Amino acid sequence: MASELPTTFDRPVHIAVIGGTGLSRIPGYTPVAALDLTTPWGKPSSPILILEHGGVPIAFLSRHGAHHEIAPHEVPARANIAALRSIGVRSVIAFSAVGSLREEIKPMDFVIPDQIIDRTKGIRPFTFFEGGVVGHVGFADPFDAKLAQVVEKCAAAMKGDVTLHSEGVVVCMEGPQFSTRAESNMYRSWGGSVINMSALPEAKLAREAELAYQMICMATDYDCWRNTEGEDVDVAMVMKYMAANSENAKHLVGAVLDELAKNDNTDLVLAKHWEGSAQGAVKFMTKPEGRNPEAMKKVEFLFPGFWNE
Ligand SMILES: CSC[C@H]1O[C@H](OP(=O)(O)O)[C@H](O)[C@@H]1O
Ligand SMILES: Nc1ncnc2[nH]cnc12
Repeated sequence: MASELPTTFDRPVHIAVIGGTGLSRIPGYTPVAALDLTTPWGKPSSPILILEHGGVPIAFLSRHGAHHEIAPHEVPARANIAALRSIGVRSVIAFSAVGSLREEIKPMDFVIPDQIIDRTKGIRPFTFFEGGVVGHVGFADPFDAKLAQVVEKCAAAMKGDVTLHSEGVVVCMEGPQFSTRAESNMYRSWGGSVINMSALPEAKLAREAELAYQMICMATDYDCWRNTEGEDVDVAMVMKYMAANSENAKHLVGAVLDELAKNDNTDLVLAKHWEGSAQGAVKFMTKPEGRNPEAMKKVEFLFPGFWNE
């Protein structure tokens, strides 16, 4: 379908939804354009679809590709975030299918995480600032508390016996294999609430790109810590719960987009509270004589006019 759509869109798009496993589209939304973009970090996972929600354009990007052909460690996260920023996106709602590490987080429940434990192995490119331009952004709170508040306010939009948990620690593992039972128990002892393979480096790159970024996790399994016959996570289990849950994802995202469209939230959507944070982190680190022009050009793609100000 993407190939029959216009490949340009003439208005800035400030809000993006990133869809993950089992959510390569949002049910009920018809794309009006499909943008095939290239960035200095390559092409994004899939064409960026533009959807309309109540007259507001929304970008939708399928993290694992249109047909789930990209493994978690292969997701071109830098291209994804840079491409979204280049079309005007400043706020990102990112969905993720997760394993639950807590009894009270039942499959089908949603979690708005506020912390991450990094268990990736350093094999994924994880920064925009390298190769002759150094930057260190703050990451103490890896998600956006203001966006999280908006999502929490929309809990009532969900149907059925599901809970929206308003906080949680997401353990981001490397994968693509699932965890061992010993690892699963260790993550529980560390205070992990849920586990996925996708929160990083996406959240780090969003912070470097000065975007407001909030992940919404949808529990699909209890990983393997419960040690119950037939209950260890597998792909069929994840897909079954995701199919059952995609309607709720649609209800929740619809309510969140309604809320973000309100005038009161204009500054939040434009991520004014993150504006300039990377500038401070980059500009004063590498002295002009040490900066690599190629690396500077890449930063310029993210932040046009960066070096002139
Ligand atoms: C198919 S289970 C593992 C897979 O599911 C999650 O994907 P996403 O976060 O994109 O929804 C998890 O992170 C793994 O990539
Ligand atoms: N148990 C699990 N571990 C890692 N990623 C997941 N995504 C969904 N369930 C998962």
